Amino acid sequence: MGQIVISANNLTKTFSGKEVIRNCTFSVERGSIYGFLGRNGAGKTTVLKLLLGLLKPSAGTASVLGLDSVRDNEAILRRTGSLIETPIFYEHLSAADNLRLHLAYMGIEDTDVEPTLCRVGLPGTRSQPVSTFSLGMRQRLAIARAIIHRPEVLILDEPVNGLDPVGMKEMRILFRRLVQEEGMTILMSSHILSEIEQIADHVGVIASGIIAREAEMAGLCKQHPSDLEDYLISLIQGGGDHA
Ligand SMILES: Nc1ncnc2c1ncn2[C@@H]1O[C@H](COP(=O)(O)OP(=O)(O)OP(=O)(O)O)[C@@H](O)[C@H]1O
Repeated sequence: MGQIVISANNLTKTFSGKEVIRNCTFSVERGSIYGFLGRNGAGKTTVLKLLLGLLKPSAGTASVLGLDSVRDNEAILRRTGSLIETPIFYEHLSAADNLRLHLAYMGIEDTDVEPTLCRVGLPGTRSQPVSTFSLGMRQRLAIARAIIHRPEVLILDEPVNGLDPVGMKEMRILFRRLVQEEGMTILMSSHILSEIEQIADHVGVIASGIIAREAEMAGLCKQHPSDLEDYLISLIQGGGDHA
């Protein structure tokens, strides 16, 4: 097993007395893509927020790059790129200015934002304000913001939301490159089975706040050559592990 860079240990989160995350334990190896799969409301966003230290666990611990998610959350936010829920931008500013402001906030100077805008398929938007962007353009900009400071880890909540099939494929290729050429580690959530099947090295299925199954994608494909989709659907519906 490779070096673990993200780990959740018996993470539990309760909102107003209701346990929405229960004893979640999983880990992500350096240089891999981990797909976090679950239905709407399963608890994906909550787990990602707990990892980033944006929420405090009711029990259990989490760490990213060896840093504790509660104690060291500022350091984690500096060394990771993230996209959680609907991205918020300075609407009256251009894509480039939004990225420049983000870099300034991160204390990074002298970075040309154009190459990153090209990488996410947003070249030539010049002074166009973000308020005029389509949903797909906003998502591309959010991905640009997550990667522009060259983080070691990316934590992405539904990163292909709002993208058309061309955009989804382009981002899949980009994510693979970031892993293979820049050694990034990616944890991404999705409720889209095919997206996770196509991109993830490992998959973790979450159902009603519980990790129902963790597996290597290649192994799962071998075990379920003709019924992988049905198998994953049974898991995300809370059907338990009957591989
Ligand atoms: N701040 C909060 N207060 C109360 N309940 C919350 C809060 N945040 C999340 N929840 C509840 O926790 C559960 C998990 O929500 P979460 O957003 O993590 O799911 P998800 O898997 O990311 O869903 P989706 O795919 O729809 O984004 C849901 O029942 C949700 O209503």
